[in-house]
Amino acid sequence: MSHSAEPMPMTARRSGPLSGTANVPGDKSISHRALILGALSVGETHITGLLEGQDVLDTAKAMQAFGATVERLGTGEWKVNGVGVGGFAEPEGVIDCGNSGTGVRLIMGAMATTPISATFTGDASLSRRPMGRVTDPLELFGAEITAREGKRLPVTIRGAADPVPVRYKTPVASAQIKSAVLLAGLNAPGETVVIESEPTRDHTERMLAGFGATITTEVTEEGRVITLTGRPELKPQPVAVPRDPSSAAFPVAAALIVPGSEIRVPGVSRNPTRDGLYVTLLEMGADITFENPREEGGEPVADLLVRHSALTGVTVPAERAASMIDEFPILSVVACFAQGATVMQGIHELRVKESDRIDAMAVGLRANGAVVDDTPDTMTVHGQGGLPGGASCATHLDHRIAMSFLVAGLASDQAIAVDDGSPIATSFPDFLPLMQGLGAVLD
Ligand SMILES: O=C(O)C1=C[C@@H](OP(=O)(O)O)[C@@H](O)[C@H](O)C1
Ligand SMILES: C=C(OP(=O)(O)O)C(=O)O
Repeated sequence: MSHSAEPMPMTARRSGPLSGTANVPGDKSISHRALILGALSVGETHITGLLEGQDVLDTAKAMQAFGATVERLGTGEWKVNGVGVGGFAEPEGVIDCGNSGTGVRLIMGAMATTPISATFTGDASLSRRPMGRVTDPLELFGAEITAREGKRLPVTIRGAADPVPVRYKTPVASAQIKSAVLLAGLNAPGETVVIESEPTRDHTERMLAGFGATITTEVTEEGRVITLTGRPELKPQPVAVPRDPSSAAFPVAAALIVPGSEIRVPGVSRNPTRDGLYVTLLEMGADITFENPREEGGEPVADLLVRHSALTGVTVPAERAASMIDEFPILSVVACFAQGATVMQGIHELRVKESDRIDAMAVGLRANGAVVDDTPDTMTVHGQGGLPGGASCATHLDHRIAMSFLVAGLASDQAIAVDDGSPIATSFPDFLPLMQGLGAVLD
């Protein structure tokens, strides 16, 4: 669904100590993949803990449009009756992926080797984002693709009738490119190979293996070489979606910067390919304990205990960027409350997310009294152990920008407002009540 809601201004004010338990929603990346692999399996996939954010709901609708039966059984509990690899039907209407880069790029991959046509659109934010990074490799399989100028949405794909397998080295570290190629490879004969020089989130590989595909990952001099054998019969699996470390980042950051806070965030995924923010926060001196480590639904998870902390700025090396790619906006907020410079390196990909996240954060933080430098590929926040606040920030249809500034306002001297909090519903629909439940002064 394209973003059509009225802008929703929101304001965060300096709050007393945060306390209690933050039950953050299910992981967005895993939720998309559970629906897509469920739709490509023969039989019924049962999903619990699914994120019911707009991005994922748009993927559920798309899977129905391609012929799968998708049904909501209760909160976070869904079942998908799939059509099998190569079984997608041609959708009647346009596939509107709303705000979701993951949704549109993975679904394009999943249909590109089936002889059907589909047209993809999205909201104003998604329509600005580059799609050539996915359509280029999909053409190598034999798909015919037309796009708007600059390889932007709308994109129309005529899937390959006679697909050939592909060996593809991703030009940027991107799990969405990797996943699109692997999903296309499912319906190509022989072996499809993706090579990535930097490791990115590996949920697609884990879940494909769980659904019975033959997939291997080898670490070589070139990087990670992932090999998928095409045309498997995917077998439905129960999927228990762990809680999203990218969503957990917001209450965790709030507890770290609001004096006197102590909160718990149970059942958060600790997949090493998603763990960069937590590694960084510990280096900064954050008081975070990872309790009860265990495995749930094929992913490592733990319960987080987080206390307000005195923090010091650090340098985040470029090679860590992929493992915390969505967490730089909230890290830049935490960095304002640390002493000294936090330098974020190798983060050019932030410029092509839902917004230019380097620019959105630098502009909004400066308006609120922070000292921030940015280059095409880096951002440096000169932490002063606090933030004056007092300004309103533009969110540019970007959920993570909205939540980051609202968290900042819970600990800044003056209130911080955002022009539009409605995009938060794409990934964290219960953000407002959850944060209010911890004691955040937010409306
Ligand atoms: O594969 C995924 O689920 C995602 C991959 C990342 O994007 P890129 O692949 O563009 O880095 C990330 O930013 C996005 O939120 C989710
Ligand atoms: C970049 C993000 O998502 P997507 O690419 O799926 O729009 C995100 O959730 O921060």
